[in-house]
Parts: sequence; structure tokens; C-alpha cells
Amino acid sequence: MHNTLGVAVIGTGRMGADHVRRIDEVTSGARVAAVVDIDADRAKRIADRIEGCTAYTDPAAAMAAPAVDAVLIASPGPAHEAALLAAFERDLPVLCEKPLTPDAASTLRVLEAEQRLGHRRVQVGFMRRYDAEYLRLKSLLAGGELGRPLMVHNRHRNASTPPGFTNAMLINDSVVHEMDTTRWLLDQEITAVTVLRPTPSGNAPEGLDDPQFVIFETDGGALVDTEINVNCRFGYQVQAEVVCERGTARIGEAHSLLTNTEGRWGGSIAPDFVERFEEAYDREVQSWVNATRRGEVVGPSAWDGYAAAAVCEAGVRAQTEGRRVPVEMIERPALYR
Ligand SMILES: NC(=O)c1ccc[n+]([C@@H]2O[C@H](COP(=O)([O-])OP(=O)(O)OC[C@H]3O[C@@H](n4cnc5c(N)ncnc54)[C@H](O)[C@@H]3O)[C@@H](O)[C@H]2O)c1
Ligand SMILES: O[C@H]1[C@H](O)[C@@H](O)[C@H](O)[C@@H](O)[C@H]1O
Repeated sequence: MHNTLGVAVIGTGRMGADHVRRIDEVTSGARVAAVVDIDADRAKRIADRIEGCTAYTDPAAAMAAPAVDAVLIASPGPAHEAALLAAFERDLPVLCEKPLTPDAASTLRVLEAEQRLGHRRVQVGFMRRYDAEYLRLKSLLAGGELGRPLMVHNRHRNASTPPGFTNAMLINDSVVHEMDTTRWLLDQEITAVTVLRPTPSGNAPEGLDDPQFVIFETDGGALVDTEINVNCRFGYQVQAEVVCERGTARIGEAHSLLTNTEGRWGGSIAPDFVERFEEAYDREVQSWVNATRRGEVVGPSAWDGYAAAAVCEAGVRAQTEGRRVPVEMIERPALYR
């Protein structure tokens, strides 16, 4: 491993390009040694802006380069499994954007491959665990002052969806965040999922039932609801209220700027996740780089990726079959205990 960690960023779309900028300009102890995209021009345009960075179209070729010590996967979910298995072949540390893979069977294959290595290599990009507000909520709940959590009300709103966004992606790409925050905040597993749908909004693209209302039951007896509303038009909002025995705690309404003007009062709403979670992504990547340089793996594990995928599978079935679906999960393997 080089003194400055050489990172290969796979996928240079919206998220990958932002991570390239972050590693190049914000993160300490790392540099972008390679970028990979099936769109060769796109990869080259990005590589040309960074000294000592080489563009590739094949993830395995980039991973074989001597300059590469670690891999950040930001290609679309269906491409994650092949990139993860290629990284394991070279025993390289990986930060993989969520979802780890888009279905439980492929996530299980990744989990098995990591176990064959005999040590953890993967951190999953559940960046809300690095958001200052979520961290304060987590520490309040862990302190026990509010008593046992009974319910969580989540609101997850996006201004609009990219072309081709499907009902399954609403669960696998969007609600997967609430699956992870539920498991992490409550320290409980999700045992069943129900999905209810109002008449779709006029903003919903053809074929997408948007918004939807997703309910989780947990093994600790809590109920968790999520309004997933991804074409709300007005901006990007992620809010959570935890209702406990002795009080409630709510995050996601902080405004950086509050104005009083012409009979109106108000703040601003972030346009997208890149802005809303900028500091969380910065902390997530820095934490990954620091741990990797120490030879450690921290943060959400492949097991967390698998647990979320198992809940996603139940969620997609609940959505299509219109009924409550129990979550089926394997026993947690020793590597992740
Ligand atoms: N944590 C978050 O808040 C967050 C936000 C957005 C996206 N994401 C995740 O990041 C990943 C990328 O999402 P995005 O919005 O940037 O997508 P995107 O479509 O904007 O970009 C994907 C890029 O990957 C490239 N690509 C496709 N297949 C590839 C392959 N096999 N190898 C290399 N490159 C390939 C595409 O050409 C494209 O440039 C997804 O897993 C998504 O769920 C996470
Ligand atoms: O891939 C994105 C991303 O994960 C965002 O954080 C989420 O708000 C979107 O709904 C999802 O489509």
C-alpha cells in the first residue's frame, strides 16, 4: 500500500464524479489513481483533470494497476457484484455505494466470497450513519434517556427521479436507506414489510406509483413508517421522528438560513442528496480512507448490506403482492458478529 492511498473510482456518473472531486479536493491521505467507466470518453474527461490518474473501461484492469490500493464502487447497483468479486480476487479494500447489490441472492454471493477471504474488506455506502443529525439521534437513543423506541416516522422526498426509475428501485435504491437507519438507530432487525399506495401523484412518471407508504415491523416490537415520495418537485428532504416511552426526537428540519421577509417566514430546502448529505459523504470517505490506511475495516459491513437486501426483497414482494411479507434472513456468520 502506498503512503497516500491510491483509489480506483468505478463509475463516474453523478455519485462517482462527486466522490472523485471529494478524494481529489477534500479527503486527506488518498488520491484518485484510476477512474473506470464503460463510457470511455467520460472516464477520460475526468482522468485528464487529475494528475497521475489513468482512465479505464474495465474495473478488473484498473484494479491490476500497481498504483491502485483500494476501490470505491459507484457504478449502478447491478454492476456492483462483478466489481466486488474482482476486488476480492486482489484482496483490495472496498467502499461500495448502496445498495451492496440489488437483490438478496447476489448479496449472499458477495457475503460468501468475503467470508472465503477470511477477513472483512467491504464498507457499504450507507452515508446517513455519518450525518451529524443522525449521529446525534443515535447517541440520544443509545443514552436511554427517552426510554424504549416505540415508533419511527420517516419522510424521504426527492425532487424528481432519473429516467427509468421503477417501483422496485423505489424500495431497493431509496427506502434501502430507511432499512439501514432503522437497523442502526434501533439496534433491531426488521422482521416484516407492508407497502401501501395512495392514488399516484400527477407528478409521477408513467409506470411509477409515487408516493408510497412503507411499514416495517421489528424484532424489538417497534413500528416504522416511511413516506417515500420521489417526485415531490420542491426539493430533497429526509426527516425522521423517533417516538419513545418518555419523549420524541426529530431530525431533518434544520435550516441553514432562516428568513423573515414580506409577510413570509422560512428557510431553504436542499435541491438534492449531493448538497443535503455533503458533509456525511465527506466523513464517510475520510473514515474509510483512515481505516484502510490503518489496515482496518469499519462502518456498515457486507452483513449490513445483506440485511438491507433481505428487507428490500420482502419490500418488493410486499409492493407487488399487496400484502404483509415476512423478512427471510440467514443466521449472521461469525465474520460479522
Ligand atoms: N449514497 C447516496 O446517497 C447515493 C446517491 C446517489 C447514488 N447512489 C448510488 O451510487 C451508485 C451510482 O449512482 P449514480 O446516481 O451516480 O448513477 P449514474 O447513472 O449517474 O452513474 C453511473 C455511472 O456508472 C457507469 N457504469 C455503468 N456500468 C458500469 C460498469 N459495469 N463499470 C463501470 N462503470 C459503469 C455509467 O456509465 C455511469 O457513468 C448507485 O449504486 C446508487 O444507488 C448513492
Ligand atoms: O440513489 C439515490 C440515493 O440513494 C439518495 O440518497 C436517495 O434519496 C434516492 O432516493 C436514491 O434514488
